[in-house]
Amino acid sequence: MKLRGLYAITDSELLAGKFLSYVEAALEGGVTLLQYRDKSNDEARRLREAEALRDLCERYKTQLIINDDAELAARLNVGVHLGQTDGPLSPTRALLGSKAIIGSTCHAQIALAEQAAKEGASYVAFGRFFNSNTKPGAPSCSLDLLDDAKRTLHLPICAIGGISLDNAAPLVAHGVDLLAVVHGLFGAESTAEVTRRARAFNELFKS
Ligand SMILES: Cc1ncc(COP(=O)(O)OP(=O)(O)O)c(N)n1
Ligand SMILES: Cc1ncsc1CCOP(=O)(O)O
Ligand SMILES: [Mg+2]
Repeated sequence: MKLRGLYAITDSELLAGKFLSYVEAALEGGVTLLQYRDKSNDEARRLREAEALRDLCERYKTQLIINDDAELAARLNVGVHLGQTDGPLSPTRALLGSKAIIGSTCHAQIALAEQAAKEGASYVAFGRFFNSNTKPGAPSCSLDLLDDAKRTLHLPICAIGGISLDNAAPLVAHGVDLLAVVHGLFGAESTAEVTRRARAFNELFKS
């Protein structure tokens, strides 16, 4: 499966009261990967929501990725995204199997991406590229790094952090395969606008 296009990421606060309707609206517009990102410790709710997303993703033929939690990913038989402090990659690859999608946060460091590639990552994520409402403190990353990354790495490259329809085109022009977006997608006023934005993000990959 080609990892290219929109990578929608959920946010529990932003999506409170409209979680599934907004996610479905995004899937309607086209989503390559959907990440369930919930930083709470409410295990029961996390399981319930992740299961609901898995069912929705199956209907739309979208791949579900769980943020941080390889155990939950294994339980649901879906992919996982791991940051630098979320546990080691190689044992996670062994746990989830060779076909699972495993992503790795590499901030602004090619060396971290090379290491992740060696340990079996399916894609590497760089960012944040712009100011982020969701994670303002994430280390910043410049467009120049993408040119180095394209030269050096042979894995799909994901960009994250403050991405919107107004600033995403240069990222794609610099070779980004996946645009990971929270606020620029789910910050919309209506489900119709979420679908429109998802479609517009996908259009960026067609030119
Ligand atoms: C696609 C993607 N890229 C980066 C991150 C950030 O992961 P991490 O550094 O572990 O931070 P948290 O998201 O866990 O706060 C991500 N989740 N997804
Ligand atoms: C999880 C994460 N990691 C780096 S920036 C970020 C947040 C992305 O959210 P937004 O698209 O709203 O900036
Ligand atoms: Mg994490």
